[in-house]
Amino acid sequence: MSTPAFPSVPKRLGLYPVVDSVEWISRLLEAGVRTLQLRIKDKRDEEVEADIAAAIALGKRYEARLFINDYWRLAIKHRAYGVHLGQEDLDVANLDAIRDAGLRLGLSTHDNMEMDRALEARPSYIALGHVFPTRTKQMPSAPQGLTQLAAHIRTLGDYPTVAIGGISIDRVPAVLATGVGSVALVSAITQAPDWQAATAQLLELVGAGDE
Ligand SMILES: Cc1ncc(COP(=O)(O)OP(=O)(O)O)c(N)n1
Ligand SMILES: Cc1ncsc1CCOP(=O)(O)O
Ligand SMILES: [Mg+2]
Repeated sequence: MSTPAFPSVPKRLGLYPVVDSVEWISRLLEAGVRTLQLRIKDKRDEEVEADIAAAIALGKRYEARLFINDYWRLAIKHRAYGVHLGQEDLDVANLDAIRDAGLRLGLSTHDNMEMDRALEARPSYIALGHVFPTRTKQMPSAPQGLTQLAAHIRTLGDYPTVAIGGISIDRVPAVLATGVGSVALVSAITQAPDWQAATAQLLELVGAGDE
């Protein structure tokens, strides 16, 4: 029998900030963001559970698409909209449990091989990165660049896609020109001199995603 698919998401998830606190989640929801991710790294479940639960509750209040990075058990427990996982997580996470609980799944990919592996899981979206050099996360591979990104988007056809890595406001138009459905970013918002102005500009450029 073939692998069942994860629940679908809109093809265009729009602007997709990835942030590390409930405070950021709250600010961005209030600013009109409708797709976002809580990405807290390397803590024990007990240390992050309260924040994850609070972020999920906020996401529901705003009817937003909140993905929880890494902590898939807590995401299931608190009924998140979705989970984002990396390739290494595929070896250990219980994808059946995530799917059976009705959560959406986003998977990271960096090349053709990882895309093939990710597609086997039939996730809700495929993330492609890193597009440009980034200071936010140490990457073992080279940036894929716009040409490679565009080729991957073409291969994926109608699959919902997300681009991530080193995407500044100036680079957004070129990233969107590849046909990608969503632009994920960290520092372009969290390190901006004026995050509200940056978020407003990004929402104008990328949109908040389809319903
Ligand atoms: C939208 C999106 N794309 C890629 C990533 C990276 O996820 P992962 O490979 O699991 O690495 P960490 O974020 O856990 O360091 C992401 N978080 N979001
Ligand atoms: C989490 C993650 N995964 C691939 S690149 C990246 C960091 C993106 O951060 P920035 O938008 O600041 O380059
Ligand atoms: Mg991860």
